[in-house]
Amino acid sequence: MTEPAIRTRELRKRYGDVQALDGLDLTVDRGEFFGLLGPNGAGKTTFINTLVGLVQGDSGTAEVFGFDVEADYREARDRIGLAPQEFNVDRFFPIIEVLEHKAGYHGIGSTEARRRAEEALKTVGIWDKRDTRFDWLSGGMKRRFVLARALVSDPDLLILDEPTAGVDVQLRHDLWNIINRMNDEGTTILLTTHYIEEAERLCDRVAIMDSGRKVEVATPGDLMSRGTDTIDIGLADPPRTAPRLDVDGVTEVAVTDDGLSVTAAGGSQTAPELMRELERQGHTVTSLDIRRASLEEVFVDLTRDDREYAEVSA
Ligand SMILES: Nc1ncnc2c1ncn2[C@@H]1O[C@H](COP(=O)(O)OP(=O)(O)OP(=O)(O)O)[C@@H](O)[C@H]1O
Repeated sequence: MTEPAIRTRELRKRYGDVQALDGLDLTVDRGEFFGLLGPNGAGKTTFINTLVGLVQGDSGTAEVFGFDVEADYREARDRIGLAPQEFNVDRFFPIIEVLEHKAGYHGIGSTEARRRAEEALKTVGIWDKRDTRFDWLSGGMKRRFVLARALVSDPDLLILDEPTAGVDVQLRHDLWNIINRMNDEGTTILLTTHYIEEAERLCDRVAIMDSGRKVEVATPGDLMSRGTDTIDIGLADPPRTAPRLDVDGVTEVAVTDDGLSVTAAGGSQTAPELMRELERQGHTVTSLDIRRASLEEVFVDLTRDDREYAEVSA
């Protein structure tokens, strides 16, 4: 089978006045670590809920490894492990039993379910809490448990809806390591996050969503190269007014205490030409520092227009 892990076509979902999904076309390849970014209300959770059958789209199609999420619900659902944003865990049983039930729900026999439950708890580092009820776990352990529950069915597609929201730095790194290991072993990952750094570090590609639509899909590096970089240039004898710099990509030149601050698209390509131009004009360059656009800046740029429109029209 060569179908992608996820493929949606023209997926739409409306809640009253809100078009939560507005013709979403998205393909996630097998084995990818794919990030889904978007401001609050962009439709990320609605999209995920459509994939796992919690929400029925109004029109369009969604497939998981070639299985239609509605017509082939069972086949599609059994391939997905979901760690949702909200905890919806059975609170009355020891957590190891909750995992065994979950494996059983996916058609796994009791001996194998026990083995999987043990393995999942060890993987996320809460084996010693196996006989504890969910309510008695700390906030961080709850996050670990929700990941264990997603892993217990040994999914081909792991969906993580803001897995590190509100956790401390140590746990965030632990969770990243676990997820990365799953991905190295071949599991496709779909991750939503508001921590742009998380997407930058982990994801092969990211989709930026806004108002139920895909705004962009690219590698984090590609997206960052579309932003404007800042080049701080030290000059031996800083000028009082900004010189005219006729160099491709330069959008702004400002005078600083030590020299100039130049804003340019593709800073690292622009810098050599910029230095030549300054030296041609008689300046001596003493230092040069390029600050690349962050994914966060590009994200804000790509989603800002709609925000402003939404605010004006609200
Ligand atoms: N069950 C529902 N009933 C009514 N409106 C809903 C429902 N679920 C989602 N919405 C609306 O659909 C839109 C998309 O919501 P969704 O939760 O998918 O966004 P999101 O991108 O996951 O946001 P966040 O980053 O805040 O989690 C929002 O305007 C939301 O209020």
